[in-house]
Amino acid sequence: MLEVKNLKFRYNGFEVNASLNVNKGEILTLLGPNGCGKTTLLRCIYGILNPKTPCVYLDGKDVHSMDLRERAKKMGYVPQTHHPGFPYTVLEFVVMGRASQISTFESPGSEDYRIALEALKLVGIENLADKPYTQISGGQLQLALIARALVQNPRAILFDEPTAHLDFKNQVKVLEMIRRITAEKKVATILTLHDPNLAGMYSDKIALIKGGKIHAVGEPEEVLTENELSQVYEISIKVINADSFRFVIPVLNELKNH
Ligand SMILES: Nc1ncnc2c1ncn2[C@@H]1O[C@H](COP(=O)(O)OP(=O)(O)OP(=O)(O)O)[C@@H](O)[C@H]1O
Repeated sequence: MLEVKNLKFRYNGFEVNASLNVNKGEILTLLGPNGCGKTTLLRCIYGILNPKTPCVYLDGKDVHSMDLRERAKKMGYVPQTHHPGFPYTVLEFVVMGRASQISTFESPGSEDYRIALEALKLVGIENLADKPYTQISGGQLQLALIARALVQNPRAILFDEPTAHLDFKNQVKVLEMIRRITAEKKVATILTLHDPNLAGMYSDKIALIKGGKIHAVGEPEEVLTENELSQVYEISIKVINADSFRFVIPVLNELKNH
């Protein structure tokens, strides 16, 4: 289990304050308006940003006290943006995710390349394996980043807006894939999303965030209510139940007056 206990982090004038937990095989989604602190929270959990006191535990072990190698073995992080530098091939880029699994002086071997190719197949871009990763689209890069996190074989993965840059079909494809990996590999998954409908479809739990704090947390049907969503997004919102889906839609008349 991944536990966040009383995490506190402060930028000038902005504070994140959160307690959360996610079990293995479960997806927890952080949902909330621009600037509410989702990325800051993910970065604090992974340790790119450092809260002052221990507050993130994986299977009871303080994540921030692990050395980089141990943390990379246990936890994957898929950032929102990545700026390619050297023109490695897509396959080489994904193989780099194996670094934590091989010894410092070793080069990746044929087994590492096999695992990387497998991950590329899983995300559906094996046809790009030999292409420089500086020459692929934003959406394809997103898929390569996900493949790179998968080859680490981590116990927990944090995805920052995994659907950014993706077309409608690929948004669903990637979320289906994340759901499958989470369930099959028993990973504790935290992701951030902007679309409450996708969050409702793919999350076991949702944390609604407002102003750096958890406004509500629970199963999608507990959290995706007109009342909670209207408070967090500060517009009127309608939730329509149809079959087993909940459709979250903004009330248009009110938007026209903004
Ligand atoms: N490096 C930084 N230095 C100071 N303040 C920052 C920094 N990065 C982010 N912030 C501030 O922290 C707050 C939270 O930002 P964060 O990026 O975590 O929000 P978010 O919910 O991920 O937003 P979005 O949905 O737009 O990606 C914002 O008010 C932002 O201006």
